[in-house]
Amino acid sequence: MSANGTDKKPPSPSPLRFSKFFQSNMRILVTGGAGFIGSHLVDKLMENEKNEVIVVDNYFTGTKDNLKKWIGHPRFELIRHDVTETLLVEVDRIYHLACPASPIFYKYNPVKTIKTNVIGTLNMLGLAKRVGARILLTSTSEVYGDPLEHPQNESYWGNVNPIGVRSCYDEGKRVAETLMFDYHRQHGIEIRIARIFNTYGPRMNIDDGRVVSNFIAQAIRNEPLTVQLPGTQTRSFCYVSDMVDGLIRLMEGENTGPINIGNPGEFTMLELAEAVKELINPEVKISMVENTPDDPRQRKPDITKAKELLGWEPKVKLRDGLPLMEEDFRQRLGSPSKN
Ligand SMILES: NC(=O)c1ccc[n+]([C@@H]2O[C@H](COP(=O)([O-])OP(=O)(O)OC[C@H]3O[C@@H](n4cnc5c(N)ncnc54)[C@H](O)[C@@H]3O)[C@@H](O)[C@H]2O)c1
Ligand SMILES: O=c1ccn([C@@H]2O[C@H](COP(=O)(O)OP(=O)(O)O[C@H]3OC[C@@H](O)[C@H](O)[C@H]3O)[C@@H](O)[C@H]2O)c(=O)[nH]1
Repeated sequence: MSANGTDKKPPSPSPLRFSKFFQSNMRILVTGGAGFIGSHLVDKLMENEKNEVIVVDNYFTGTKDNLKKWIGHPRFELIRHDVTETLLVEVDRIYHLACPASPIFYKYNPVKTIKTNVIGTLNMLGLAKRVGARILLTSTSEVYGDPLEHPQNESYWGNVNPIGVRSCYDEGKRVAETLMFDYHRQHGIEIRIARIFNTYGPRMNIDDGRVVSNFIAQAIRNEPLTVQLPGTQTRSFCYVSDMVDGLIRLMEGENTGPINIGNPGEFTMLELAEAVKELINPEVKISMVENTPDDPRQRKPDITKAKELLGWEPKVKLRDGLPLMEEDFRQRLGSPSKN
């Protein structure tokens, strides 16, 4: 009788492990990898020849176009899959990004947004447990809701409306964080939680609805920049290359988080509109429009933890990042470059 109480021998590792063909590559799953941040993360991970990357995405807000340079690459696989269904793949790392991020998309089918955050995260944690992978969740500054502390540090518990139109996303992410810590405490899963603050850059959906992509598309089309009232609400915008750098440092570091990853440079929406006007189209008009319910009035990360624990801080200032996004938007909008 064997130690596990049966006559059966425990399963032995695949013979490939001991063969001369074995490669000690890191196999990395990126859920939501066809989206904005996910596809930039994939680009960075693929630069390392020791990495194999598997993307799963249901293409709700992402597109294969974002990954076209990797399709057919021997270290890359793309799977159409919805994370609310179970998934079996042998991986060492899981970057769990799958979730619509723009308010217009996450409010479009709120029940599905909750399922993605709760069932999707449960499924990815189940996978991490089964294969012994380390898992990183891309949580959000929205867990702080309409914050009463400013700037927000990770010990702040937030001010979130549990029954509002944004709750499917912000409460969904809060439950996802809870699940991460419960799997960590109960099953010893290695977890990492990033609280991402507003991120912008090339490949954002043109009609994404988020403020930076809206203003840049409007400026290029010479349509009024729609500043939602009162215009004095603030956000802090992080360029996507800085974000990807922070996520990889968090994954490969020793701290579970949660850790804020964002750029502390804080702007009112009117200031953002003025910057886009100046940098992209000085002729464009600014128009004040109605806001949506529960819009947070202020948001700015305290990034002390990221600096100390990850040695990370953002490098790209807003005024340098906006022009980096313009050319990509001009190409996709078929609007000739200024140069
Ligand atoms: N961009 C930001 O400012 C920001 C801020 C905070 C947190 N985040 C988080 O970062 C992650 C990526 O955000 P993004 O800006 O790249 O958004 P995005 O919408 O461009 O990407 C999300 C991706 O997830 C996919 N997806 C959605 N639901 C899915 C499901 N059920 N199954 C499989 N795939 C699914 C989408 O098709 C898309 O490719 C999200 O988890 C988001 O909550 C983003
Ligand atoms: O056209 C617009 C769009 C938005 N806005 C304003 O710009 C601010 C930012 O709005 P966005 O829709 O870009 O993003 P929000 O900050 O509300 O939410 C974001 O927060 C962090 C992430 O989790 C998500 O990417 C997203 O939910 C809001 O105050 C909004 O009222 C405008 O003034 N004009």
